[in-house]
Amino acid sequence: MTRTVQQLFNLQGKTALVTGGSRGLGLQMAQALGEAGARVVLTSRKAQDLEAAAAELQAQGIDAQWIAADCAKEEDILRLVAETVQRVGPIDILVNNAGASWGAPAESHPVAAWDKVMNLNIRGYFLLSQAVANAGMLVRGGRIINLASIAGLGGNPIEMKTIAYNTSKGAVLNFTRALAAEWGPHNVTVNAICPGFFRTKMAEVLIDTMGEDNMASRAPLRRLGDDEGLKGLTVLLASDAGKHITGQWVAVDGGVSAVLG
Ligand SMILES: NC(=O)c1ccc[n+]([C@@H]2O[C@H](COP(=O)([O-])OP(=O)(O)OC[C@H]3O[C@@H](n4cnc5c(N)ncnc54)[C@H](O)[C@@H]3O)[C@@H](O)[C@H]2O)c1
Ligand SMILES: O=C(O)[C@H](O)[C@@H](O)[C@H](O)[C@H](O)CO
Repeated sequence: MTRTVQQLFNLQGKTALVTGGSRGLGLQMAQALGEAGARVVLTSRKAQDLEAAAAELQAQGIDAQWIAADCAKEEDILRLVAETVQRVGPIDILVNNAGASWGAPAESHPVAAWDKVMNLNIRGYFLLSQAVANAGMLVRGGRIINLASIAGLGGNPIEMKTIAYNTSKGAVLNFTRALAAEWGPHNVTVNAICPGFFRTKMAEVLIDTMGEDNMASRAPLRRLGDDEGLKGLTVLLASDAGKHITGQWVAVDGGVSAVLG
């Protein structure tokens, strides 16, 4: 008997680790995974923010825990993964989401800021994926979802100078394909989500500089992303409903990346 759609999307019994899960898109995705039945572990640097975010999910009946870690630091990543496995068991779903941006013209972009962005946005995704693979995912199978961006498909609007950010997000896209190729035989799927413009702490500078109506008008759907926008795709890619999808990039951007201007 084939499973029903409801069964395929069900994440009961699965454990998801969501980096940058204390707010913004990470929290939205953690909520979606939790609503589909997964146990979620949130991580970011600040314990206080994590505690509040986990409490918000717990109030909804979601099994949510948190562990503070800096996803730019290898020792923190190794501790985070070991502690997650020890506390809640093997990790079935990894959402690589913690990210940062920096605004400066390419010709004067500080190298320290370049390193900071690249360390978190791509080196961190690599180290986390590696740690989770070595903690059992290559044996049990699993799901990796990488937060890229439409900013990985081209430059940002020319008023916004974010060369390291755009470079890091481009790297996330091919990292996704290459890892999907390597780990497919282990029944691990690896996919990337390319969000468009969502009003979060990170994107508010861009949205306020460019003007919210202006940003919305760039999208064929004439709106920014909202706090439901990533939920469906996240659960699809994390569940058996998406078991045959790997190495793919999906833009959730109201159509921004479908038009040239
Ligand atoms: N908001 C958008 O419009 C948009 C668009 C495209 C892509 N994205 C991507 O989505 C992801 C989430 O961004 P967001 O918009 O929710 O931003 P946000 O600033 O609201 O959230 C970023 C999260 O990452 C965490 N974080 C930052 N540095 C960290 C570190 N060193 N270690 C651990 N955690 C750290 C923060 O605490 C927070 O939880 C990022 O990868 C971002 O590039 C966002
Ligand atoms: O589309 C995105 O990925 C985001 O909106 C980013 O572009 C950031 O908000 C920008 O880098 C601000 O510094």
